[in-house]
Amino acid sequence: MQYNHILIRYGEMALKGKNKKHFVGQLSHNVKFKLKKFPNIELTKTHDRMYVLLNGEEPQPIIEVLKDIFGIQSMSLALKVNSEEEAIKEAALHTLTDPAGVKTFKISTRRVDKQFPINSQDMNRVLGGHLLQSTDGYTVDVHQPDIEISVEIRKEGTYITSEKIQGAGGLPVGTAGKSLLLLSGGIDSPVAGYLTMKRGVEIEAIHFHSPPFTSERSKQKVIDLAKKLTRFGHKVRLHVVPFTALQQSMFRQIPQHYGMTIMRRLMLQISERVAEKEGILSFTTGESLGQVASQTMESMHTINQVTNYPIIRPLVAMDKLDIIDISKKIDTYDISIRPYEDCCTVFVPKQPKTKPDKEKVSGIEAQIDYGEEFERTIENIEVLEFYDEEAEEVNEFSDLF
Ligand SMILES: Nc1ncnc2c1ncn2[C@@H]1O[C@H](COP(=O)(O)OP(=O)(O)OP(=O)(O)O)[C@@H](O)[C@H]1O
Repeated sequence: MQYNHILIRYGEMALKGKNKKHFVGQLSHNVKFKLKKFPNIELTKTHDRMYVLLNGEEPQPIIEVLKDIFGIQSMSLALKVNSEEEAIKEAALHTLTDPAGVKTFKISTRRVDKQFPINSQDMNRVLGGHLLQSTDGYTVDVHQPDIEISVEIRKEGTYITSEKIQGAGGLPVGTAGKSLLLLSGGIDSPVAGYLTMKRGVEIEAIHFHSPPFTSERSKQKVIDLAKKLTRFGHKVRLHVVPFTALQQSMFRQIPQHYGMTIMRRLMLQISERVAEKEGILSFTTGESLGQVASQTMESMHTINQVTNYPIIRPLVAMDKLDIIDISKKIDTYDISIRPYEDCCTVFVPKQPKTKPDKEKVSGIEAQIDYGEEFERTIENIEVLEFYDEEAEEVNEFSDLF
């Protein structure tokens, strides 16, 4: 007997009342997209489970892909047999004798099909007795078993599973709108993007690039980070803003120590224009309280003032070491530590204001004349689009503006 299915459990989305149909639909869409490279499989869904019929495909590579899909709480290899007592007994025996090092077991039956003649409790006893009779050296332990054999009796068949494999948790990407991720080349913003996606949010990214002060390699770093994030979502579009001329114009016209604050405000103003055009309703940043001058409470307050868009800051209360752990787990750390400069660091003054006064900042900004540079910058935003790691890449200049 061989495992012929992977059973997928939804977890927290199961609680989402009326929206559930929408959540399950989106999850099924995301699973289908990610499993496209396994042509033989078939996918079916119910309100609380999804089943991948393997049709001869190796299960392990499929499980590895499923582990990255938000909305999946756990999964298990499953045997599907006819809902008949003898067939279920045989399959349960198979799951017990398969893994090494197992001495104790527990059977948990869930009789979804109430037409099935034996109730869940009795079925636990029937199956437990059968396994004890047919094997040597196993005992039942209902409190701390080495293996829990789950039996789900449904009309269309019975699924027997043993080991539970942990899924990514969270909510399916695409169920909670879209956010524009301010993506630098650093460690934090890709992690912020990942955590936002985990709450079901689709991500587009925006990066401010200042050639020749920031190199092609620093842009490549951001492209590589955006591509990494496609692992957790359908696709990621990256808006690359040619920021140099606008930054230079700004720095010529303001007191240096306000540069960091006003530059950040400018970044949000440009981001807002992109968000408006793309129908995006929020921003996400990798800011965390107190890490650097721009991230004091006063600074955040003053920078925030230029936009009414909500700013999602998933890292705001996290420790750096925890952020680094996540960046290693999602495979962005090695890219983020490549030693290339960011537009914010090449232009930033040595002693930025850590408590910028918002009235003063607005006053200085009112005096700046960018000429046509602001609109020109927006017109020249480059849009790159990435689908998963190995999928196609479209590279074009934005015709949105
Ligand atoms: N060049 C850039 N393009 C787009 N967003 C940026 C850029 N530089 C900074 N940001 C945004 O501002 C946030 C704060 O940046 P800052 O450099 O102050 O802090 P950080 O903790 O080093 O962040 P990171 O590790 O993400 O670079 C970043 O997390 C990112 O969201």
